[in-house]
Amino acid sequence: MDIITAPSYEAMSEAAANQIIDLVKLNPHSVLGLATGGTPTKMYELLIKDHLAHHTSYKNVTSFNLDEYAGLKKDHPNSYFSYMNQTLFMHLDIQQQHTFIPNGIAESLEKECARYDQLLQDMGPIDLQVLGLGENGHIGFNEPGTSFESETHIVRLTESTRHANARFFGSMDEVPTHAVTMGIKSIMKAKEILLLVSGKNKKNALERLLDGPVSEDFPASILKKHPKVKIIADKSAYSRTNIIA
Ligand SMILES: N[C@@H]1[C@@H](O)[C@H](O)[C@@H](COP(=O)(O)O)O[C@@H]1O
Repeated sequence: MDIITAPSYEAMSEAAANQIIDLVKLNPHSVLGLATGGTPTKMYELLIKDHLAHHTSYKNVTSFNLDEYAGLKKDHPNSYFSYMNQTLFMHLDIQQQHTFIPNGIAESLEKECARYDQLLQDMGPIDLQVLGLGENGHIGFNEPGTSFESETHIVRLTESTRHANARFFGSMDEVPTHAVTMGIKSIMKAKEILLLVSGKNKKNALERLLDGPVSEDFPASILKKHPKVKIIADKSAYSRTNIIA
């Protein structure tokens, strides 16, 4: 794993956006794995800015999102479907039929998981997977204890994850209890992984990732086994090195 520290959230986002832009320019048919949450929002803003200024095109790009809440309609303001459309897709020339997000309101979530795995198999592998880091080490919605062999599956969210995400909802009661997420095995199939870590509340998780053992108790630790992982952390999340992005 390579780790780069950026002096600020903005600099971290810029380094991440540049990596995506370079990849898409090099291979206009790239398959991107995308994350939601607070961490990548600035990176998405910078992709839009670049698209408007320099016309980087996404019309042949395919994207797969990591996860979706179970039970939220697509047009619910807190669904990851809404997040992705508003934060990124509607501002780019990406084709909607090339953007994939698990359907959290499928009649059978089990069948939805199988469908998503099939799509990943048919259109993958993902060239670059962007990840955020949960305070408890989750990646996607793979909570502690998830098998490293997992593919897309339904998860019961931990109270700590629901609590961390409650800031996007009116109250804790509104935060869904379950989600559909790409599994650890699916994430590890990506050719390259970019993990973004921002803010002091991620400091402990990042230290545990770097110093701790590879264990299903801490899902992100599996990234140590991936051949091509870059971590970009801002200064508040990590201050050990002074390599600047
Ligand atoms: N399911 C999402 C993840 O995909 C995200 O990477 C992580 C960190 O979120 P944030 O960036 O808001 O801290 O937790 C959320 O629960």
